[in-house]
Amino acid sequence: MTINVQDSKSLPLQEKIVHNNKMARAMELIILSFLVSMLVYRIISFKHQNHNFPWFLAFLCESWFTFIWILSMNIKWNQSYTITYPERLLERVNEFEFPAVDIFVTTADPILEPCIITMNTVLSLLAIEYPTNKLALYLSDDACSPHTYYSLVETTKFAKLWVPFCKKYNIQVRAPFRYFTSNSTPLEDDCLEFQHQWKKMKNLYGDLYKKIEVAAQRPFTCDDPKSEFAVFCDVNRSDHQAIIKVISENTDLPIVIYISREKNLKHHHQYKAGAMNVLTRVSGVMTNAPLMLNVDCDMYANNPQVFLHAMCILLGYKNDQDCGFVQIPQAFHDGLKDDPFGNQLANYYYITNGLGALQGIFYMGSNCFHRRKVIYGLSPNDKTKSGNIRNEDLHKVFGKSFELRESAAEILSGSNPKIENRTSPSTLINASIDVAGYSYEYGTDWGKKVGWLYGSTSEDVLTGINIHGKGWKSVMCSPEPPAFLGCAPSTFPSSLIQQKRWANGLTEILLSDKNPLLLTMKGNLWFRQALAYYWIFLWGVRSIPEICYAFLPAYCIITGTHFLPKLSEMVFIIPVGIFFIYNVYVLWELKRLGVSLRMWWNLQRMGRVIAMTSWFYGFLSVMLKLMGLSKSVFEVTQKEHMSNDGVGYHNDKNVNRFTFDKSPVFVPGVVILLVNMTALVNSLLKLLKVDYSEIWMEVLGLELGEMFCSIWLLLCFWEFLKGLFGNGKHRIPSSSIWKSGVIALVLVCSWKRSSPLL
Ligand SMILES: O=c1ccn([C@@H]2O[C@H](COP(=O)(O)OP(=O)(O)O[C@H]3O[C@H](CO)[C@@H](O)[C@H](O)[C@H]3O)[C@@H](O)[C@H]2O)c(=O)[nH]1
Ligand SMILES: [Mn+2]
Repeated sequence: MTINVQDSKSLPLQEKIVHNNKMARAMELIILSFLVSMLVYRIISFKHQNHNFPWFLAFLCESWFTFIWILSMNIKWNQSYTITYPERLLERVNEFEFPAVDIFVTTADPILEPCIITMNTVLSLLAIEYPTNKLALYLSDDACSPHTYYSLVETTKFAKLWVPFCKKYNIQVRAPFRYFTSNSTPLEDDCLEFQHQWKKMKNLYGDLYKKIEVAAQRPFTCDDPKSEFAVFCDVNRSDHQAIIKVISENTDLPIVIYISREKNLKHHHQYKAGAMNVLTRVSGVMTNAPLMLNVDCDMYANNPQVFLHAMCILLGYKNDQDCGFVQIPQAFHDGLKDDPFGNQLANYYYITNGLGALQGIFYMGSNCFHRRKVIYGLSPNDKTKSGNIRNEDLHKVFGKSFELRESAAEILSGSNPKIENRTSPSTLINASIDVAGYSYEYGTDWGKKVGWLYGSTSEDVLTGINIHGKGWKSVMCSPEPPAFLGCAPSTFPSSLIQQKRWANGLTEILLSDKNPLLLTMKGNLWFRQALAYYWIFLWGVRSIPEICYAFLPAYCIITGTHFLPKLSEMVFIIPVGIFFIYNVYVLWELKRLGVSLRMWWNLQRMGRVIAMTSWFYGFLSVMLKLMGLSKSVFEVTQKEHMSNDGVGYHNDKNVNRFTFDKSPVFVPGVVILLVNMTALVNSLLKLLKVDYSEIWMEVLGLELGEMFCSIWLLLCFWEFLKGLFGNGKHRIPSSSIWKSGVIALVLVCSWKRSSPLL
């Protein structure tokens, strides 16, 4: 598929820029040396400690933190990113040479993911700058909802006007709900024709919005057995036949296809990964583009040039090996100010640029261009597949469908299918329904070796590591303006649920056969990339030392022991140094991204809260699964609701405030809070008892370091403290408070009884 565009005289289509990273490295090394000194000190002084339990536990936790620090240094050590030149691409490559792209959008629930959001995603993609005849958009609906289908039909009608409008006036934001916000009214000096068209489009979008809203509020009725909606009559969303409908073909629009895969109660549908595999197969049968882009329903294309940018990378390397997939980062629109819930991922900037200098960015589940041959399991050095591929082999890997095997053979042999010779999708409905069946994958490699891999609720990272394991590299492409915008979970509970799902999925991969070290030894995963994968796979496990460490200060205060050196000892400088330099380092990192002080604080405290609540539950649920006590589920997060006119979102003044629900995920947070509060009360009482004639000696002998840690934790869990006394949804449910209270009481009492001082 590679087109020879790298003419020796011509300028490159993409360039890798390397950052100078000396200052950050110096700070990281200083922190590392402090961490190591602390460990050495703990070893040397272990004999002299009367209370060796907290001392030993602290040593274990700090060894772990040092290990994690080394993992993160490994990722960030070199920093680089790739820039792209779409103008050069347009000069050099003819439109008809551009490869075809199949676009996949997934949605799973019209209530949690309101149709109008999904439809804006669809519209922004249909209006992308790229030869229309090379594009096909497939919407996978896991809810099998007639409303979604209806919305897609209406949206396609609207798109027939919307797309030419965007292209004619070179509109920048092509998701109408963002375009028609109040501050985008045409200027007086815009030409009259444009002003007129603008008003017309705005009204038409308003109509579309109303139709979708009204339909969503009315229950679906099965009056007319002949209507195109009749197939949705009495369907059970978890048990129904496959529904595939070609909504548009042979027009100025990309092909638009609706898919609801077959489901059966006895068969595990594998959540998003299952949906992606059906999309891959159906598109293989229908259009078989060599490239595939997948976008979650809560993202939209914000930069109409994004396909051209991606092509600079996909066509710009001499070897396909240098780019197995192109990941476009996700940015967030209308992100809450200062990121109160710590879910806008600003702090991952240096991680992603660090990966850019290794084997490449992780696959992050959305906004990613994949080569179909890579998803079909090809390795970079698999030249042998060209020529004759044995039919039995194809059968074993891809399943029984003749059409799919034919199309897969075409992809694997590297021949670039001609779109002029393509059969029209509507004649291939039966073949497609066949590959969308729940039993199609039995006895094939789908989900095991080809397609999106099963076995983790973070199917994206799992699929990505498998690709890197074969030796492919990946590239992150971040054009300006940001190419894809989405919404981060907008409430505290939903962002904890998202983190829990990630930690759960990442721990699952850690225990699977896609273990990074194995892939380095047996496959082609780079060693440093493997370490980078450990950094992310250990999220769930990290909750354990975090929680132990958070209990240590309280334990010491309550039992009158120490885990930190006393203020009177010189070595006290080490923990103080770590605390101080680390915080300065993070603040400095974030400042360079233009982040406010307030946001630094939010990120740092949410870092602790997420690790001790969501990650802990993610880890716990994998352990329960191992014992056969539970199953992993993919909990879809609630997407925001649109305001009344379908433009922008509801403006709730209280969005920044923390809310709570009955989920057990809050319990560890409350326990940590209560235990530390008890400890602080304890130490206040001690302070009152100090003999003030010998004040300094006494105070210095107290657990000042431990007290400071306790206060710091109290500040990190401040929102939980407010949640104890809040009202309505701002209050932690009494049942959770009671449970946490009992756990905290049991802990404190048992510590008191075991106290060495009694
Ligand atoms: O059974 C399912 C469940 C989910 N989805 C879709 O998966 C996408 C992601 O779901 P969402 O609730 O938005 O989860 P996020 O936490 O926002 O998703 C992130 O994390 C997921 C892995 O946990 C990745 O798959 C996503 O791409 C990544 O954006 C959405 O389009 C859903 O419609 C399905 O199609 N079928
Ligand atoms: Mn999402």
